[in-house]
Amino acid sequence: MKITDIRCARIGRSPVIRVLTDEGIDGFAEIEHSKAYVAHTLDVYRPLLLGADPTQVERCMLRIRRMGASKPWGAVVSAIEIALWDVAGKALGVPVHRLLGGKVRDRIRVYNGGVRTSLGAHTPEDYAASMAYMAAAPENFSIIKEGVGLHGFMAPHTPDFLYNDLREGPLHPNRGSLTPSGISRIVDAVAAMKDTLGPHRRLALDMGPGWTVPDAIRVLRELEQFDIAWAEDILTGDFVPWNDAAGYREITTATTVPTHTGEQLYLRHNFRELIETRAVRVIGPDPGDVGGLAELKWIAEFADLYGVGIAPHGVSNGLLGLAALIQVSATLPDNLIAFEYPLATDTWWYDIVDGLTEPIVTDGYVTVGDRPGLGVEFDRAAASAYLDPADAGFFDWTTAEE
Ligand SMILES: O=C([O-])C(=O)C[C@H](O)[C@@H](O)C(=O)[O-]
Repeated sequence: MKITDIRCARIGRSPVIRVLTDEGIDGFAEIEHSKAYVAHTLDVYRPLLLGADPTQVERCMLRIRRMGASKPWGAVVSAIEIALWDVAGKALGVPVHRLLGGKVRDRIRVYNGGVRTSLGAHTPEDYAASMAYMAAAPENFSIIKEGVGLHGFMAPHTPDFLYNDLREGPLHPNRGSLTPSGISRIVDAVAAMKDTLGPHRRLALDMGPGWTVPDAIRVLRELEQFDIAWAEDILTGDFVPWNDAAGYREITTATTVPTHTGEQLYLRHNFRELIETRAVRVIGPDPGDVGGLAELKWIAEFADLYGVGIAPHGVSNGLLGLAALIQVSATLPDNLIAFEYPLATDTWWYDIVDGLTEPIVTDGYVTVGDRPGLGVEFDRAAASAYLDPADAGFFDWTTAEE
């Protein structure tokens, strides 16, 4: 089998990669809707893969893996890897989890990062109301994540939050030392959320990036009473293209609140110090940014050797991203906690993708299916209606070779 073309199209807001082959089999993967601009880099990778055998996934990746980088510049390489697994699974008539070593679980716990409502003025009461909304969601999530501190918009809604003046956008623009009023707002919001959630659901906190180590230690010690699932991306994370392993380790050893990072990291090499020094208790690679499914699995196995947990990121990965997370998470070792449940960008996405269960989440778990490839297929006629007009021929079979 040979790759005859690799294309990218916008379906609604989400960029979708399609790998075409000479045997009438194609594979798909989705890129975070919030970074659609990276799709323009596809031309860097495409010529390197034309003519290659897509079922030899690693051999293909050896040609392009070196040309990715920290979030968001690993996204196209990662999406190509995922689409290659989709082709390989369909060609062999097996689900991708079989190719990654086989599933070790039939259902996977997911955590909520995407089912949300407005936080209004970001008062503790608003955080509590938002938590009540998420806890009432039909998915019945057992772990719910909320942004506090320098993640999201708590800072601009709280007078005198940082000693520095606040900067505006793009996402997560601020860093520096917290004032006493900033610290109180965080602790009060967490107390209000935990009060609403009760003892049986756990609260995970997305907190940064941008904190100082002493502030993190002080605040996490105050939060120990609330049984926090993890404190994420405190120092670095999101779109910060490096990782402060030594800083995380100082925090990790000073508190019982589990620390968590890694969604922005590309490749196993960038997890090495974090894992070998046990700098965080939990890592959160995103298959759509880390280099794909095999890369994530390798990192999970390595983390397991060191007693480090894994809770993969994925909130903006869309339904194909959800399918990819199910395939890889089915095969991960027992250090898996849960993966972040991706929602479709627009509700019509649920009508153009076949193969997901209905409902998708039951009692906080998704089910691992056995359909070939990623286990999902486009209803191509229905999906074509949502193609960007510039990408009208996306589902056609004309190829680069013709
Ligand atoms: O952990 C998360 O869900 C996030 O940090 C959400 C953010 O929107 C993140 O995906 C980002 O900044 O791209």
